[in-house]
Amino acid sequence: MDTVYYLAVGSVALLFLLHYLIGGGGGGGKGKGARRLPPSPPAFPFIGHLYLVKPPLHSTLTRLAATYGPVFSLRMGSRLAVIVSSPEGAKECLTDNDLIFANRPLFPSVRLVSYNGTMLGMSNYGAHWRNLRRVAAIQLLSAHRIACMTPVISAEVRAMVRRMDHVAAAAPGGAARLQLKRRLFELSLSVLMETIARTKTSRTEANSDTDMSPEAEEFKQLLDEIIPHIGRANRWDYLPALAWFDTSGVKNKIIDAVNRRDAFLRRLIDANRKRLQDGIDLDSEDRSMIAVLLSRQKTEPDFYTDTMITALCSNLFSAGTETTSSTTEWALSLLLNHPEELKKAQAEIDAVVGTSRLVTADDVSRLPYLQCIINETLRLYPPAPLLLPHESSADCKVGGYDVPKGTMLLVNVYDIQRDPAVWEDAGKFKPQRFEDGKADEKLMMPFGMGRRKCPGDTLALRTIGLVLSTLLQCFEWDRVDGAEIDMTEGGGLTMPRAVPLEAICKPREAMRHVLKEL
Ligand code: HEM
Repeated sequence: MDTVYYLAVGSVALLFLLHYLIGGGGGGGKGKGARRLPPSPPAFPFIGHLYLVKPPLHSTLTRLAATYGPVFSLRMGSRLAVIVSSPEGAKECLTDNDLIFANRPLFPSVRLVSYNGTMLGMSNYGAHWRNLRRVAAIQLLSAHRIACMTPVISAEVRAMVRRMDHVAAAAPGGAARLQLKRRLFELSLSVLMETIARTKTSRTEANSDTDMSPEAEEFKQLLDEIIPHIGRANRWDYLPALAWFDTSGVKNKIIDAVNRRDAFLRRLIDANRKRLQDGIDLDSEDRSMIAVLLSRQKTEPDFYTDTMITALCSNLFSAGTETTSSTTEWALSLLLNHPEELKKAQAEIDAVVGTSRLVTADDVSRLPYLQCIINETLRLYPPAPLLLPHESSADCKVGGYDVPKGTMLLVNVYDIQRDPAVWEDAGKFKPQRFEDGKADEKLMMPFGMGRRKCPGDTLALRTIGLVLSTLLQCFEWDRVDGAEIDMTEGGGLTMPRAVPLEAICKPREAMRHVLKEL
C-alpha cells in the first residue's frame, strides 16, 4: 500500500516541480521576493516540513524553536504554519492581531468531525460563531449556570468518592490500586450530561462500583478513536491532492466514529424532545441546555436545527471531558512524585475544612495552596499545549516577519510556560511560585487568550478544584510499589499522560465516619 502512496507522492511532486518551472510558484511564492517569512528549516519539495512532524507535536516544535527562534514557520504539505513560542509573540498574535487570527483552519479531518466546520470550536470567526458562543455562554457556561451546576458537580464527586471507598474496602489491607483517568473522565461527562441533557448515566446495582458508567465508556471510546486523528499530521489533511490515497483508511475510521458519536447525542436530544412533548420541563428554571434549544427551534428553526444542537453538544462534551480529567490526573501524578506537597495540601484542607464534613465548592476558594497546585499543573501540563490551531484572515506581521493570509498559527503554550528566562527552575513542580500573587505578571495561557479563549475555564477550574480537594481530603495516596510516576506526555490534540495514572488509594482514618455517610 505504501508503495502506491509514495508513487503518488512522487508523481504529484513532479507536477508541482513543473508548476514551479513554468512560473506558477507555490505557497507563499507570489511576491515572495518582497516578503520576509519567519525562518524555517530546510524543506522537501511538495511535503515541505512534514518529515519533521513527529508526535508529540509540541515537543517537536519546542526543539525546533530552540534552533529557529520564537517565531518560525513550517510548510506542512500545502499549508504554511507559523509557530510562536514566546509570551511577546503570543500577545502579538492573540491581542494585537486577535481579530486577524480568529479563524480556524478547516482540515479534511476537522470537516468530518465538525459538521463541515460549523461547530463552535472549529468555525471561522463571524456571525455564526458569535451566535453559538453566546448560546454556549448563556445556556451553560455563565456564572449563573455554573452556580446552578455546582450541586450536580458535588453530587458526582460524592458518588465517585463513595465508589472508590467501596473498592478500597473490598481490597486487601483496605487499599485499592486504581486507575484514575477513567473515573475522572466519567465524572466530567456525567456533570455535562446532567446539565446539558438532564440525563443521568445508567448505573445500576450491578455496575454501581465500576470505574465507568456505560455512557462514559461509550463516549470515551469514541473520543479515543476520533482525537488522535485530528491533532496528528494526517497525510490527507496536509496533502489534500492525495485524499484518495488514504491508504491507512483514516477517513473511514473517522466517519465510523462520528456516526456513532452522533447516534449517542441523538439519543440525548430525542429524550429531551419527548420530555417537552409530554409537557415535562417546559418552563422550569433549571431546564437542560438541550430543552432550551429545542424550544427555540420552534421560533427560529433555521438557526436551532437538530444539526446545530448536536454539534454544540458534541463540542461541549469533547472540549470539557478530556481536558478537565487530564488536568486532575496530571495534578495527582505530580503530587504523588512530590509527597511533601501532597501533605501540605492535605494539611491546608484539614485546617480550613476539618475532617467532620466533606469539602464544598465554596471552601475551594479558601484553599490558596490548592489553587497554586492547580496553576502549577496547568503551567507544566497544559491540556491543549498548542491551543487549537488559528488561521489568519488577512496579511499581517508577527515578530517583524510577514505572515500571509491563510497561514495556520500554532501557539506553543507548553514552551512558553516552561521558558527558563521567565520561570526559575522552569521544569520543576513548585506550586509555591504562585503564592501571594508572585507570578501574576507572568503569562499563563492554558485556556488561550483573546476572542477564541476557552469559554469553559470557570467551569473547568471549579470542577478540578472540587475533585482534587475531595480526593486529597478523603484518601491517602501512594505510588504503586513505591515507583516514581512516569510523567511521559502522550500526543494528540490534547496532552494526555502516555501511561494512565495508577495509584494506591486508602481512605484516611480521620475521614472514615464522613465516608460512611455518603
Ligand atoms: C482544564 C480544562 C480546559 C482547558 C485547559 C481548556 C483549554 C482550551 C483551549 C486552549 C482552547 C482553545 C483556545 C484557542 O484556540 O485560543 C479551548 C477552546 C474551547 N473550550 Fe476549553 N478548556 C478546558 C475545559 C473546557 C470546558 C469544561 C468546556 C465546556 C464544557 C470547554 C469548552 C471549550 C470550547 C467550546 C472551546 C472553543 C472556543 C472557540 O473556538 O470559540 N473547555 N479550551
